[in-house]
Amino acid sequence: MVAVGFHSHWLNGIDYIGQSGKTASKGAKYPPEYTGYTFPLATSIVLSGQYEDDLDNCEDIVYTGQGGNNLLGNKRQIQDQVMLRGNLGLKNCMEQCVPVRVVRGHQSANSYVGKVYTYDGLYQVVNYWAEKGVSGFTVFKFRLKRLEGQPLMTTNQVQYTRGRIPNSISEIRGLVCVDISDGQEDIPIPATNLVDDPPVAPAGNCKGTCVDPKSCACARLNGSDFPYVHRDGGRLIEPKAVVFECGPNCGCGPGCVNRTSQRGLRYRLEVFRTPKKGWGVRSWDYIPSGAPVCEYIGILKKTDEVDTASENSYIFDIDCLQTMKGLDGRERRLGDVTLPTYLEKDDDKKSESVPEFCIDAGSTGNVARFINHSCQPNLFVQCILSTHHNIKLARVTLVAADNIPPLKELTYDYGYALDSVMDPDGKIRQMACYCGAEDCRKRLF
Ligand SMILES: C[S@@+](CC[C@H](N)C(=O)[O-])C[C@H]1O[C@@H](n2cnc3c(N)ncnc32)[C@H](O)[C@@H]1O
Repeated sequence: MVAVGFHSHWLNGIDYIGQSGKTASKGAKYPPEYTGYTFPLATSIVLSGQYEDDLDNCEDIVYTGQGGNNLLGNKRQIQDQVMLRGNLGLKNCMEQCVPVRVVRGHQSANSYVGKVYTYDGLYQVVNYWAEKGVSGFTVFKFRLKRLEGQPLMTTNQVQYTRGRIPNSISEIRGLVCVDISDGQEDIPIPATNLVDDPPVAPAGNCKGTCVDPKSCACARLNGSDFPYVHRDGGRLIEPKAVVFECGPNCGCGPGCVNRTSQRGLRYRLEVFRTPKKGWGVRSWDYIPSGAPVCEYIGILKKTDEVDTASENSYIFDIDCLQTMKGLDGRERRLGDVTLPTYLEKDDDKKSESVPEFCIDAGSTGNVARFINHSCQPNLFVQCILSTHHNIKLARVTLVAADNIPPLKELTYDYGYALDSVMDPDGKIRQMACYCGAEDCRKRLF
């Protein structure tokens, strides 16, 4: 600032012109525009946090006059200030309505002096007074107000133009993403954000663990929020038409909240024999509402290729699309989910009315295959997309619909419409329900 003539003192925060008590008169050494002004006149002040009593609210400043501090940089006053030089200059500016330039110092690790300075416009001194400062010495206070009609201040967040290209990733300031192409381009494309607080990454694949739904493309598909809360190891906030979780194309790790259903079993489950329903499943642990209990695992098959002649009671139809659209008597799930565009097309009504794929846990499966039906279930079926966005091939996870005490049988609603199951010869099959619920409809199908 000294070099460019913006502020001609190395140490003083107030720059001023003219000698004390002098008034410029025509023909004197002052330029004609100063005629009639009493000197000194302050020309600029630098706010650098040097004084312990400074207050700065950007548009309004309470600035401590100069003098009386120990110049050691520790901001301590050691004697009274006097109304001379810069202090008098500010007072004269107030009395003669002369605006003052304001320069602010900002801490900056990137500057070799540890600070950068910005010019923040013209301010008017509107008031001044003397008071005892924090250290007990008299200090002058000057209240300055930023003049109207000037460009908005942009230096709350100082932005730097660097004269050289960073040598390495670690030198890039405000780095929010090392490579937005996620390795798909030969040359990585880093993203930086020095504006937002906290800084967000551009939309795209997720990095680290997703903490901000705005910067997680998968969370945005869920209606711009994570479907889970962290509590109890991750709980689904509410049943959704479909949950979009982070997957293999995201850069986030297994700890990401938006991978809650992918963490495997968390409760000690037991397969136990029931009196009338064959095997059933219960938990030794308390399961909180919204906790994913287990995924329905088996062999993925086309529904029309399943052998209906064989008695296979471990087929799970992937009917997420039907549930989402409320087709075939299925109760439609609410939720502001962004449907993949192909689901909006209405040209494939037939394939929409019957689930195209199913999970066959008859020969290969996990504990989910032993979970029985109930007309008053304590689990619900949640469709989840993570590795792709084909709803017809969604993963199926069973989630706690309620707080489930230990040793209570785990059940979900199989969702059969009555008289919907037929033998290969077209005869309607029926199965009695022994769920024992108060409002049991007495038939599974
Ligand atoms: C997916 S399996 C469940 C595990 C089965 N209980 C077992 O022993 O392997 C579905 C079969 O369990 C039986 N089941 C499930 N829920 C039932 C219920 N509420 N009432 C009667 N039987 C039921 C039926 O035989 C049904 O076909």
